[in-house]
Parts: sequence; structure tokens; C-alpha cells
Amino acid sequence: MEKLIQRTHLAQTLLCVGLDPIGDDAQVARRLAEVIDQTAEYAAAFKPNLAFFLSRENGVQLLRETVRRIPGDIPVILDGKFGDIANTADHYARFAYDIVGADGVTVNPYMGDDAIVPFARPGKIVFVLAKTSNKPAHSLQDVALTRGGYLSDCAAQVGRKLDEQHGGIGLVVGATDAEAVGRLRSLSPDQWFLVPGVGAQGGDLAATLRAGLRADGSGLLINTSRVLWQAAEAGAVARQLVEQINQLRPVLA
Ligand SMILES: O=C(O)c1cc(=O)[nH]c(=O)n1[C@@H]1O[C@H](COP(=O)(O)O)[C@@H](O)[C@H]1O
Repeated sequence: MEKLIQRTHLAQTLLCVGLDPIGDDAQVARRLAEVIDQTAEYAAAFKPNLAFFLSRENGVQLLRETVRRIPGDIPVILDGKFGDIANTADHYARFAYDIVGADGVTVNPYMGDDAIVPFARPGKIVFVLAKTSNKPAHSLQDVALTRGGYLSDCAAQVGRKLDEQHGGIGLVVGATDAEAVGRLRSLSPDQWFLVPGVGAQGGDLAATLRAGLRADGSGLLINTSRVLWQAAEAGAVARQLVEQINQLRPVLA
């Protein structure tokens, strides 16, 4: 978590570079290196998505090489959307942190606290899914509770409680629903939000920033993946995104 805060301050960026590699094996290794090298200057974090690595032979090896290529001062969030009982989650945590070398993970909270706690190691960042960016998420996450609020609010409350107990817990909140971003920000005024959905999924960047930035102009990690992977000049696209984001927020002290 400290690494993320330091990085966002020093590089003046809230951009998370998503790494969802597609293509044949030889191409992919080369393209991963290119995207990392071209965007690193602008990256607050990198987020490799585990599925895109596991779907290829030697995927874990490629993932480890990818993480090794990322400069050491930029946090790596392994997007595995893990979520299982504590005994099993502990093994996922060992994989993410000890084998892959990630600084953080994404976790699905559906099974409750014990699916999350094994990832909450000192210095690590755990992003708990609260309101995801995919449209059909509403069938579960927007279910209204008899006590008021929505199921996604429960995920946020669990995340907040665990953050108070362990530290290092943030939320995943998609950019495709700015209203939810605002609601969850009011429930979790201080936590970091990982925000996917900008770019290929059509999320509204300006509305998301307005709704989700903390009072200090920070607290959001804006992820985009396909747009950068497909860009002729990933570095230029990353720079533009950072400029756009920074124009819409107070500059960090
Ligand atoms: O946890 C995530 O990162 C995630 C959560 C969510 O609500 N929506 C979402 O798209 N993601 C991930 O964020 C990335 C989005 O990719 P692009 O749509 O190409 O920018 C993918 O790796 C998704 O798996």
C-alpha cells in the first residue's frame, strides 16, 4: 500500500496499466515487454489478469517474467478475483505473493471474510469486488436489501471493516456506473478503489473521477487494458490518459 501511495505521488499518476495479453506465444512475450517499457513512466500500477496467462502453456512462467520486467517501484496487482475458504485462499495468497511476486490482488468477497483475510499480509493491497463494471452485475450486486442499500454496499462494508482491522484493503468499483462509484465513496471515504471499465467497456472517465476521487484528489486507480494492448503507441495513449485524469483532479501535494 505504501508503495502505491508513494508511486502515485512521485509519478503524479492514477493510471493502472492492465495486462491482458492476447496473441501467439512469441508475439505475446514481445508485446508484453513493449507495453511495460512504454507505459511504465505513466503507470501508478500494473494489473496482469491471471486468466490471460493461465490460458497458455507456460503461463505461470510468462507471468513471473512479466512481473520481473516491471520496475520495482511500481506495484503489481494480480487480478485473479480469488475467493475461497481460508484454507484454500491461503494457497492462492502464496501463489500471488510468493510465486508470482505480486504486491496486491483482486478478491471476490462472496464467500465472506475468510476468503479475503489470508491475502491481507502487511504491505500488500487487496481489492475486494464491490460493484463490477460488467452490465449483468446488476442482477446480483444491485439487489436491494430490506434494511436499505444494495448488496454491493455489503461488499464495501466488509471491505471497510477488514481495512480497519488489517489495513491495505481497497474496493473494485467499475467506471460504468458513476452513481455507484459515488455511493460507495460515501460509504468508504478513505479506501482505495481500483476502477476498471474505462476504454473498451465505455466507462465515463470524467463522471467516475467526479464521483470517486477523495477530497485529496487521490484514492482511485483507473485501469485500462485492451486500449493499451492494441495501441500503436501504448506510451502515447498512457500519457494522454494520465493528462486527462490529472486535468480532472487537484494535483497531489
Ligand atoms: O477486477 C478487475 O480488474 C475487473 C473488475 C471489473 O469489475 N471489471 C473488469 O473489467 N475487471 C478487469 O479489468 C480489465 C478490463 O479490461 P478492458 O476492458 O480491456 O480495459 C479486465 O482484466 C477485467 O477482467
